[in-house]
Amino acid sequence: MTILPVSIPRGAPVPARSHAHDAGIDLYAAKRVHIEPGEVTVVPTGARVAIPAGHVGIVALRSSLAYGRSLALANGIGVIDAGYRGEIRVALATWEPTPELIDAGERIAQLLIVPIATPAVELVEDLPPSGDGRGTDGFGSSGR
Ligand SMILES: O=c1ccn([C@H]2C[C@H](O)[C@@H](COP(=O)(O)OP(=O)(O)OP(=O)(O)O)O2)c(=O)[nH]1
Repeated sequence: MTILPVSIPRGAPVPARSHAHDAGIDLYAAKRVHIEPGEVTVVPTGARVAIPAGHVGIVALRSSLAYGRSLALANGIGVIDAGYRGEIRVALATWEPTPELIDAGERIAQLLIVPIATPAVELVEDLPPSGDGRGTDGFGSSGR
């Protein structure tokens, strides 16, 4: 089993899976914040982690904040490098014209721990054929 060492301020909620089957580890807002329209608000979580080598942390929004709360991650996803030991912060924005309140201790995002390939980059003249029929077509080329 992969172990994720976590450090949090005393008394803060411990990042954990909501359910045993959940892929994501819940991240909590460390303070109450207003997400103002037209701005990116960086929300501290208080959590610091040591992601195992060969893995990356992906910060994803809880879908309930997008659906019903009109919030989005300003950076689409957050990438937490294995070597990063600072606090995980969550960049939030709203597309509604009114501010959205995030309470201290609220679950705002989830951290996925994902194994990654770290290939060296090599410059080539031609790419090897894909062999699976996909080729260069995209953007809906296979129909709906
Ligand atoms: O949503 C995020 C994204 C990143 N980070 C932290 C962890 C990550 O390892 C570090 C750097 O992130 P990234 O590589 O995305 O930032 P950058 O804009 O490329 O800056 P840097 O020059 O620091 O790499 O910031 C967060 O706390 N939350």
